[in-house]
Amino acid sequence: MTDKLQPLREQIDAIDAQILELLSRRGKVAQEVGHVKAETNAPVFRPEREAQVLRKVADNNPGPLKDQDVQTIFREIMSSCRALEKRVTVAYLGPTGTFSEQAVFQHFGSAVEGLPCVSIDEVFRATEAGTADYGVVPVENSSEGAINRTLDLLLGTTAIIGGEVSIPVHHSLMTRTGSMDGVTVVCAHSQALAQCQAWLNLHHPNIERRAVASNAEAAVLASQDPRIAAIASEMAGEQYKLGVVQAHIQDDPHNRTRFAVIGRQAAGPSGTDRTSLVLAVPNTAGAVYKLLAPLAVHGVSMTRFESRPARIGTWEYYFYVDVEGHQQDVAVRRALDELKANAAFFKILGSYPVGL
Ligand SMILES: O=C(O)C(=O)C[C@]1(C(=O)O)C=C[C@@H](O)C=C1
Repeated sequence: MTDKLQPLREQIDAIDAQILELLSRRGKVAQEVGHVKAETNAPVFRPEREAQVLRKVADNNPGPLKDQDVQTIFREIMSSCRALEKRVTVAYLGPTGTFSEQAVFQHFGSAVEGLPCVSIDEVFRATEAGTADYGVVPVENSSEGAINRTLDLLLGTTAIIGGEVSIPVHHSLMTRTGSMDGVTVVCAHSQALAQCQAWLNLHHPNIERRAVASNAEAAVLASQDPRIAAIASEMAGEQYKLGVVQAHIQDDPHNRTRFAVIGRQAAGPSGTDRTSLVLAVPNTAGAVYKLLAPLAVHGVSMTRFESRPARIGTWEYYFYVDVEGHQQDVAVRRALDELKANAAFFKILGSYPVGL
């Protein structure tokens, strides 16, 4: 076997040397880009450029590596090159080990500074104030729907949505010992408890369910008390040294959460973009229908429509609308101008590359 392996490994060594040489050259060019940007105080992170690079990599991928895998590699390459220009700080709903943290790495790669925050409100504050360059906040879950706190905060924030990232959300039931002996309480974030309710009803109908601030906090509690089980990601379980009682207990095996990336700079057009906005109309018959008509007129597709009761003031509902395209695209621009003219409230939350 060694006889056959040896020449193949020599080939791999020679290829690795070339990869390393190319990575080094790429890093040096990124440093030059960094100097050019520094002269004009331009932002280091360019989501539209990164999205284009990742799409091109998938389009040109000759195989045998999977598109998704080469994209992961290139995301890391860009993350490291970006860090040579500046290591960006990204706020997220902590503590470490949450799905929000996973979303941060999925979007920015691992060469970033994570800033765990105690609440979604805090993520917005850190981003607005500049304590963090960007924030990652959950927007919707495929089983449970909208994350209302995020929608409410988007209404009043000065931050702009500059990206989206969607990750699979798999929950595991975990304890210190890996067994349910002596366990009296299951702790998790309320969303996670809701996403696992059918499974819990079937397997542990009599154990108390307690909502806590995050799944990672549940993991911390379980690591300190053998009577507590946590529902959290296996990543959080590993971090807090928990044993898995049962993996993948979420009721929907395809459960996903979509996050928005917020920041202080707008993303430019990448070619495949989405625009998020919030609207309100006076409460009259057919008002919503009339309001949205310009989208159809200009051939702009709506990909999401969500309503939230207005908690203060004159209007009954705010409508959170996502449309295909960038606000700089002519058709989108025209449709939005007409929407704005007819709306009692109108705010563009941001245009950004469609997530991979
Ligand atoms: O093209 C740029 O503006 C770069 O800074 C280079 C680069 C890259 O490594 O490809 C790095 C960071 C940006 O977010 C986009 C791309």
